[in-house]
Amino acid sequence: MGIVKPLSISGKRLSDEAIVSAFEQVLGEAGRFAGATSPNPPVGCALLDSAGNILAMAAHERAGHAHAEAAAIALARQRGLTSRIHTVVVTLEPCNHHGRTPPCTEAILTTPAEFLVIGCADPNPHVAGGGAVRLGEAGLDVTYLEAMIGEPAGAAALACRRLIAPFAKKAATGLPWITLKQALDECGSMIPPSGEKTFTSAASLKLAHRLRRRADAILTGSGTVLADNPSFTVRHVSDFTEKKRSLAILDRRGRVADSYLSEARARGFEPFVAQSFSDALRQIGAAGAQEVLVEAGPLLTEHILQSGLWDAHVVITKSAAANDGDAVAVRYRDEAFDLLKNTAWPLGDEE
Ligand SMILES: NC(=O)C1=CN([C@@H]2O[C@H](COP(=O)(O)OP(=O)(O)OC[C@H]3O[C@@H](n4cnc5c(N)ncnc54)[C@H](OP(=O)(O)O)[C@@H]3O)[C@@H](O)[C@H]2O)C=CC1
Ligand SMILES: Nc1c(N[C@@H]2O[C@H](COP(=O)(O)O)[C@@H](O)[C@H]2O)[nH]c(=O)[nH]c1=O
Ligand SMILES: [Zn+2]
Repeated sequence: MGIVKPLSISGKRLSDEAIVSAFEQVLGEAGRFAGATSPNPPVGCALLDSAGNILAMAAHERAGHAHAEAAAIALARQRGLTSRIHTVVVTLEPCNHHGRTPPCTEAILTTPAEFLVIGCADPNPHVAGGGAVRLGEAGLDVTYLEAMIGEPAGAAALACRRLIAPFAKKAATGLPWITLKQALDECGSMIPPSGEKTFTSAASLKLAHRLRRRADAILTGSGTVLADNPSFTVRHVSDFTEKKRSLAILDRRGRVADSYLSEARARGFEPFVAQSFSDALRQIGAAGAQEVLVEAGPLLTEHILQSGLWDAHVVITKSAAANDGDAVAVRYRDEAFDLLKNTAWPLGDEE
């Protein structure tokens, strides 16, 4: 990816600290909508003045709604601050094509912005490179965050890539991002006490439901359905309105009753039975999903871990001491993302 030489810049670049701090805020804003924007990626944008103050900040909230750049520019306009826009900070390269909305490159060119800092290039093969080159040719000073020196800029660049990892995987392979969640008791068992479906703490259940919220599909096995009659709904945190998820059930022996499927439909799911994990993934991907949450019992969980076809593995272990919190461990297939596990677990912490 090239950095394009600006034609005529009159102002001075902001400090790296101001840029990274804007990225940290904008990543938080965009992360709130991870799971709501499918089939689009979550994106955040901030508009800064020449002193590094954020004039306006916005995220892409849903496919068909304004892109982050257009939304931030509209906000600055509403506040009467457009003339002070000096630097545009955006987690993903601005689009340069007419999709459901007009190109963000053109919206940026209606502002006096002289500098653009991009969190990561657009992995969509149809638009890659287009937005950065267009804005560079139009005279903006265009920088990629990963070209900036220093650990904080590197961490922010990685967080921008992590934010769109499900979108990038889907664009590259047609398959959704797979998060495998596993709850273990004090003895390392996944099996709940008799009469119960879950055994982890209230905080861990919130985490589990945040994982559900961002997923476009839930995948489970017949053993879990028969044992638990699970609802798989988002209840411990608020859900995105109008979001409909697929529910894939691996059930080669056909043990799951039709009544479970119709009850799942009544809860808002699009349920289906699959014969293999790869068939289920293909069907989920074809339905447009970017992210799948696996909530299965030990048999299927082990099969998926062995297959290597997972992207993030979340293990929640119940504490032996009554008042201690559960331990949460997250590992990624892409080891680079592991660096983020304690700093930017991209779930948002809102209820
Ligand atoms: N602690 C936790 O995080 C969770 C715990 N659980 C608990 O797990 C228990 C159920 O365990 P389990 O029976 O293992 O449940 P699973 O959800 O793993 O379902 C297993 C069934 O999935 C089907 N399946 C289809 N393809 C595969 C494959 N490639 N590999 C393995 N299975 C496949 C099999 O049925 P078939 O041969 O007919 O295809 C198999 O019997 C319950 O007690 C439940 O409460 C459940 C979910 C999460
Ligand atoms: N046992 C266990 C989990 N198990 C998963 O949650 C399902 C029940 O979901 P629901 O019917 O919506 O409450 C259950 O069938 C299994 O898939 N999850 C957790 O966060 N912690 C836990 O301790
Ligand atoms: Zn755009």
